[in-house]
Order: sequence, then C-alpha cells, then structure tokens
Amino acid sequence: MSKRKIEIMDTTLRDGEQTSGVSFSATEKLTIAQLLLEELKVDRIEIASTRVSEGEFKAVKGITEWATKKGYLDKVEVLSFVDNGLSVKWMKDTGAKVQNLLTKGSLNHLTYQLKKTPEQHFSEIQKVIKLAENEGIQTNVYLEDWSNGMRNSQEYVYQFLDFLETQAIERVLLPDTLGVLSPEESFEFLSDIRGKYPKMHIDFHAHNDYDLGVSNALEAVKAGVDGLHLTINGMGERAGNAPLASVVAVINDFLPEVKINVNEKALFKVSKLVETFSGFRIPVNKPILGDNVFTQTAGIHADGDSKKNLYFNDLLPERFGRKRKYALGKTSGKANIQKNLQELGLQLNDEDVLKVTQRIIELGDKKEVVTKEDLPYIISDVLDSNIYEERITIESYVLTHSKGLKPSTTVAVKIDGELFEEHAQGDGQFDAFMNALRKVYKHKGLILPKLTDYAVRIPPGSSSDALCETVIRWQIDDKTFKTRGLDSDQTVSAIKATQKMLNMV
Ligand SMILES: CC(C)C(=O)C(=O)O
Repeated sequence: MSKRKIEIMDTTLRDGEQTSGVSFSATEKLTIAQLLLEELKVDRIEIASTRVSEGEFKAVKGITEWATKKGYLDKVEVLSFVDNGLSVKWMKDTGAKVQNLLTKGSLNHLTYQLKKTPEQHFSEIQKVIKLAENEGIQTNVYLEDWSNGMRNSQEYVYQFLDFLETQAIERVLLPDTLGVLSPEESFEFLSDIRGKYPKMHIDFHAHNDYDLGVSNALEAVKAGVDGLHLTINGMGERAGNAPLASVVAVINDFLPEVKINVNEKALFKVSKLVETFSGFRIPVNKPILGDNVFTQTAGIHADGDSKKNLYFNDLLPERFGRKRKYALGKTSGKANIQKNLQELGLQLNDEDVLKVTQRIIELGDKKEVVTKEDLPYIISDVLDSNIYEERITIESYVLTHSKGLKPSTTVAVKIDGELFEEHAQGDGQFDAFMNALRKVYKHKGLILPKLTDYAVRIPPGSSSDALCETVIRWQIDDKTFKTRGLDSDQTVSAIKATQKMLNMV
C-alpha cells in the first residue's frame, strides 16, 4: 500500500522568531535555513514577514540567493499582507517566490480589526494574488483566527473557502491562531473541510496554548490535511507552535500509513543550533530533545536495561542522534554506576563500586547534581587514587576586571610536567582566561575544543553568596560533551569546568 505524503513546513524563522525576546541575525537565519532543508529535509520553510525591517530584507535576500543556486526557491516562503501590493514589491526585491498571504479567517477579526465586509476583503485579496502572479510569485493563503471562525462564523469561513477555490493559489493555510482547539474539534473541523474541498491543498498550523499542539497536529493528519506547520523546539508566539520533533516522532510511530521526509537523526543537532542562536533554552524534560529524556535515573531501570532492555520504548535515543544516559544521584544504584563506568572505560571491583555508590548517594542527599564527568573525581576522592590522569593542570591565574580597561588574565598551566605562562585580554574575564589558555595550547601545538554553550545557575531563591554552577558544552571534531564547575564565584566555577575539559580530550 502506498503511503500518504504529508508536507512539513517549518516556521521557526517566522513564527518561531515571534517567541518573546528572540531575534535571529541574517547569518543565523541562513545557517538554520540550510540545515532545515539540507539535513533535516523539511519540505518547505517560512523565513520572515515582509516589510519588517532592513535586517529582515537582507536575511530573506541572502536565503533566496542561496536557495536559487540550490534549486530550492519554491520551498522558501514569506508571510505577506493584504496591503495593496507593498508586500509583493518587497518580496520581488528580495527575489523570494512564494508568499503566505495573511487574511482574516473569522468574521470577528474581519469586522472589528479590519472593519471590512467579506466582499471588500475578497476583492482586495484577489488583487494581491493577481499582482503576485504578474511578478511570478506564488500565493498560499493563511486564514488567521480560522479556528475561532469555525466556532463562531462558519458560514463566513465556507464563503471564503468557496472564493479561494476560484483563485490561482497553491495552498490554504488554516491556523489555530490562539491555540484554542481541542483534538476532537481539530479532527471535526478539518474532516469537514477535507470532505467539502477534496482537491484543495490544506495545511494546518497548530499553537500550543493548552499544550495540545502535538495532539491537534495528529488529529489534523488523521482528518486528511496535506501539510503541517511546525517549529524547532516548539518556539513561537506565546506558548509556541507544535514542536517539530515530537510531531515527527508521533507520526512515524502512530500513523504507519503516512510518510514524511524529515530526517529524525538530524533533529537533535538542529535543535541545539537553534537553541544556541535563539538563547531559548530547551526544557530538560522536552520530549526527544531535552537533556533528561533519555536518562534513566532509578537504579531499577538501569538494572532492567541490562536484562533484556526491559525499560526501553520505541523512542530509542539513537533514532534522534542521541545516547541513553544513566543518572547519578541518590536513587541510582550500582547498575547506574556500572553503566557510567563502562562509558568512561573504567573498571572497579565490587567493593569499590559500593563505596563510590555510597558517596554518590550522600551527595544526592545534599541535593548535589552528579554527572558522568564528575565520576573520575569522585572515584579519586573516595578511593584516594588518581584514576583520572591529570596531564594538564591550571596551576595559578590572575583575573583583572576594572572600569574603562579590557579584562585580562595571566594563567600558568602545566602540561605533561612543563609549565607555561601566558597573558591575554578578552571581552570578559572568562573570555580573557580562554584567550590566555589558547596561547598556552599553541606552544604545544594543541587545539582547544570550541565552547558551544555556557549556562550559569544558582539555586532558586538563594542570595548573592550562593554557590554558582556553570555548565559548559564543548565541541571538538564531531564530539560534543559537557563539563560542570561549582564555586561561589561565577568565573571560578567556569574555570573549574574548563579544567575538567582539559583532561577529557
Ligand atoms: C500570523 C499567522 C499566520 C499565525 O501565525 C497564526 O495565525 O497562528
């Protein structure tokens, strides 16, 4: 049986950028667009709204130039407005070829916001579609507030869809603008429209205000839509859009009769890049993507994994380019410790494993977070043996920070017994420290891993003298890893995390 294809349109660069506090630069947009189309293999991307700013103009132009060379121009879409042709002119100047025209999908919006009649609205839309056609620009039509339109002004929605059937457009885009639909309503409304307009290409655009974005997207596919709009990490206006990773996994696992192009293996990489560029952090328990979601914490789970994979489900981390982890804390038993030791390539006898387990439980009781990277240090401490060969040690440093002068650092580092001292400036104390370290590394022809993420936390509700935790993510070649430092001073906690990294590569 041939599978039904569903188009995935990613709108991270348009609706996703409407996440409060987020703004992508033109270069970031181009990098994300390239990953979305070439690695993640979504079918289409929506990259901006017309007439927003000079920066957006440059971003759209950059992406369309790249897309033209690659033959992807018809996959790149821009949100446009019923504005007497101004959006069409803006798009023409950028070289973009597909407009997603924003129109009103409920009588309330039309009457109270635009203060127009349906006839006036349709005639203005028709004019924009024609202008676009003359410029070789294709049109898809968004019916904003469509979901409320179906609840409160169905007659208007169907009048509108009848009108659109007569127009030279490619797709009708139906948004649950305020994220108000239940899964049952999503199915009912979309099945009804599917039945009445069997030939119309229909996309569904879910928002997540009730946390129902994924369920609504699933029901939309069951109702027969042709495409879904999704975002990386569920970014988007207010509570965001339906998250792409979850919807892809749900479709692949629950709807075997449906086919989508998305490459699951690239999901994590793209998600991390978007997290870094946007500064919008992925919650640790976010399905598929969060730091914790492939981590077994309870000892009984780790034990069961070693016996016939008793605690596995279909969401295997490898599918998404990730690995299963075993947490270290007060509920982790010997099995968790053993799994982590195996990962690190370390071997301990049963008695020592017990001692280390005991220490980890004590630390857990004190609310301390223990990671795999901390394990060698704990082992050294508990067993009084230097399990982790510290080839590289930061012997001493001076950090300066003063008004009107650039921060600077002098650092002394021992590598294989040889001492090196270097001085450097930077944009902040830690940056100066890393620059000095880089100079030291040059003496030995070594390369420092790239810092790809830096997160600082203090325990909630604590005061300025509280302990501060810095978690740094590093990348060298294809390998990424994290280290953690803990100190009452923020820069020192980052230096402690760096010291761990030096001996891990
Ligand atoms: C701007 C429109 C298309 C939108 O994102 C929505 O209605 O959800």
